[in-house]
Amino acid sequence: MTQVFSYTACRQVSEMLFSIAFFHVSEYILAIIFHGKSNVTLKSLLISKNYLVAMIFSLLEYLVEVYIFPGLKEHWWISNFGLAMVVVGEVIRKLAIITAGRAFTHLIKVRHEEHHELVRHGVYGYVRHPGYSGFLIWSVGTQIMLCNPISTVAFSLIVWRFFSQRIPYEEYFLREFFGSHYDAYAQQVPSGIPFVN
Ligand SMILES: C[S@@+](CC[C@H](N)C(=O)[O-])C[C@H]1O[C@@H](n2cnc3c(N)ncnc32)[C@H](O)[C@@H]1O
Repeated sequence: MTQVFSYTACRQVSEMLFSIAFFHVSEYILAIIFHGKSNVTLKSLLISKNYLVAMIFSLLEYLVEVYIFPGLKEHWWISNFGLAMVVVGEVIRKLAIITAGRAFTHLIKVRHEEHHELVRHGVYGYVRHPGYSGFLIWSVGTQIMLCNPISTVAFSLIVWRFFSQRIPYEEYFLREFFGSHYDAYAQQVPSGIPFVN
């Protein structure tokens, strides 16, 4: 049982809890800044049932492995690489939110609003979906940081699948809103999610 309360476990679990808390609280605060308090609900914390199940599963995987195979968690270069991914993913996602401003809504817009303009500058000049690239890097990074082999693979596949289905749906409406401007943008700039055109 001592392994569970070791320096390694305390540090890795603290990093994980801090990363999660920072991610969700900052999403909520930025939503209030760009959309106004009256337009933001607790849904902007982005905590869904599936997400909670995934995070609880990953913490259970961690606790089981740190108890049975404590050596697995001592690969600090892997854990620190995961921490770097968490920081890089968080920065990319927040740059996307700040760059898109009011255009960045947590729910996909299906009607064109007057103020909604196509954003192509800043991080959107490098990839079309920097918010999703950032989240993919962040979420997989949390599992590499915990040296969780099962959740690293599971998070990669599940988050990739989620965005590979969401992007065509989101872009269907972006093409309706911006027509040939969006087509030209999509031809010049990659999606930012591997194997998604
Ligand atoms: C959760 S945000 C994600 C934005 C983008 N997919 C990303 O990953 O950074 C979804 C909203 O952003 C809007 N959006 C996505 N790309 C956009 C762009 N290049 N310019 C303006 N609005 C965009 C969509 O209409 C949608 O309502």
